[in-house]
Amino acid sequence: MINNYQKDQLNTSGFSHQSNMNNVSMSGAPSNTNKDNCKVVVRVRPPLPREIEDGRFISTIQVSPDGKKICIYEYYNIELVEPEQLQDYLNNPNNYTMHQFSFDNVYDQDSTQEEVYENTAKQSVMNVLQGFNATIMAYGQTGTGKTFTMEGFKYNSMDPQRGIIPRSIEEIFKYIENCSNESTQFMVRASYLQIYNEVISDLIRTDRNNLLIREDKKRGVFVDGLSEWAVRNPTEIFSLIQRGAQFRRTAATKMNDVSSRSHAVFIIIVEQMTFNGDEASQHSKQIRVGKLNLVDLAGSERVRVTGATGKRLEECKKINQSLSCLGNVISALTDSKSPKSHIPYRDSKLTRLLEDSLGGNCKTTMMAMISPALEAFSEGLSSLKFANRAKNIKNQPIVNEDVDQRALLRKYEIELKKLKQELEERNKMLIDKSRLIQLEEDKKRAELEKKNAMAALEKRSKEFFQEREEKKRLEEKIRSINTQILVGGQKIEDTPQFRNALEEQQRIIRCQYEKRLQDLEKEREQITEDKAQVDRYRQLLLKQRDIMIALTTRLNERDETIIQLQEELDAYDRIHRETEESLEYQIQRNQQLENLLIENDIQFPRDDMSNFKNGQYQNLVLNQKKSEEL
Ligand SMILES: Nc1ncnc2c1ncn2[C@@H]1O[C@H](COP(=O)(O)OP(=O)(O)OP(=O)(O)O)[C@@H](O)[C@H]1O
Repeated sequence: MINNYQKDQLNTSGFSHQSNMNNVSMSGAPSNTNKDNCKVVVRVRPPLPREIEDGRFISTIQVSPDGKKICIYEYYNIELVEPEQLQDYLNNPNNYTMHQFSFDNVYDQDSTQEEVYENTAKQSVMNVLQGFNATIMAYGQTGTGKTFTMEGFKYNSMDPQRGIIPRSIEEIFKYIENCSNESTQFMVRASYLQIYNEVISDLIRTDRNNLLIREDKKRGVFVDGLSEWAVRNPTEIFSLIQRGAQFRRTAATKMNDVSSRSHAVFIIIVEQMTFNGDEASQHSKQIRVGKLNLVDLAGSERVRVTGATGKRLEECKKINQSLSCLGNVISALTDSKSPKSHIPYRDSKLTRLLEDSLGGNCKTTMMAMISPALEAFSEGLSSLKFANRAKNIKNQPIVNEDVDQRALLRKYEIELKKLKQELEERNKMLIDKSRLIQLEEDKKRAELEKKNAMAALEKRSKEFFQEREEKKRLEEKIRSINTQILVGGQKIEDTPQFRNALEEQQRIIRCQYEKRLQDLEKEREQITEDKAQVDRYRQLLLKQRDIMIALTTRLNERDETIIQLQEELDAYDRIHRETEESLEYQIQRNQQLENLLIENDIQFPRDDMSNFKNGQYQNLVLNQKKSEEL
């Protein structure tokens, strides 16, 4: 019988196999109930040049034409078959067992990055834009294409090989750009971390190492101290990824030239705030916060195959250990007999970090990567079994509405309002200050004017006295001349003409003199009035200056109070952090105690373990020792 899936058969070297349905081991279809919340897909990578170069490549994988089923062939003793008998061997159904699995999608070796994104990852991105948490996780043996699928080669929007991460970012910003609702605001933040040898590090702020995972009722599980970067366009976010990728642990191994030695998680948080009508009211704003975790796990390895030694061996052990913890969590979650309270999330940093994605508030997509090569059969089968189990994970995703007002967008809005108010106040003060300077200048000008007026008055008075003296001198001179002139035998001063002329002359001079006096008096009054005005003005300025000084003092006092409050807040944060660390330590210690009790076969009430104090434990151990001695 010709294999059902012959169309998709991976047959690079010309060897092919026929299927015998009697040999098929079947695994169930994905459960419909949980369909949208937990999706599982498989991607088969094409054979690599090193796998086909000797011309003996044999594929163990077949994908059904509808892209929903995958078969993996288990050949018996194929390594003993001579090359010339290989085709006959493959055609004989008695030589193999076919393991068949079905998933939400199975991508064969010809699938493109675009197909994988459009049919699988895009939905997660859309969920995030609706306010859900979503995780896309690439799992599989080393060198099966996890990094290729998640990242691709370049972050260039024209490169068809770009993977899920760049495409998701482009999708998010495209959505924001096309959002026609003008009353919706967005904020996009990104973080990038790695777990290497069970140590969590920030891949962007590389000075932040050994970060702790914390949990809080409102935020769920989060990495304390992980930097978050507000980004405004894909270019900004790509430069963050490129920066982080430089610091990700990679190494050349026998199986992969650039093998990721750490689990990497790229996190994108999208907050959107929509105003409904009345902009002033907080209640009229709807805030949604979606979080996308893009997880590129380190690949599992068989030390025997990869030949790892030294540092690589240590890394390999840690990678395998954390992946086995992931397997345990999935087993516990999908085992109907296992109680939900005993899911071993805390056994590794990876499972603790992904707690929400595994059975919590998240829409999760698990992508299992498979190599078609014969040498990778057992890892391929175990990845498919792992993926098959993951189909039964039950998540409970909810739209994250910002009911407790934690969203950064809302915080920024409030902060912005406060800053605007403060700016206004400061502006007002600046205006007051410039008014003060203006007043000072006015005062100076008034004082100068007063000084000028006084000088003018003095000058006028001097002129007045000089003129009076001059007039006296002139009268005296006239009199002396008159005494010497005689008219018709009479002294001229005794003639009536002279007297008339003299009187007329005296009248004119008197008039001029009186007018001059009046003018001077007016000028004097004006100057006195100006002086009084300047004095009043000066008093007013002094008062205003005092008010400004008092205001500045109050402002300085307020600044000091703010600094003091900030210090108190910092101290409170420090204490809070220390308390949480000590709690974490206590929990670990309790766990150790519990293990010790189990090892010593001591019965204890499990629910009380959290209350189990050091003293009580030591008493128990002492009692145990005593009873052993007896
Ligand atoms: N679908 C694919 N098409 C073309 N090449 C691929 C595909 N998948 C993987 N490759 C190639 O296979 C090699 C290994 O891929 P990749 O580094 O992504 O594997 P990995 O699973 O991330 O490995 P590790 O766990 O060691 O980091 C790379 O050279 C990659 O380009």
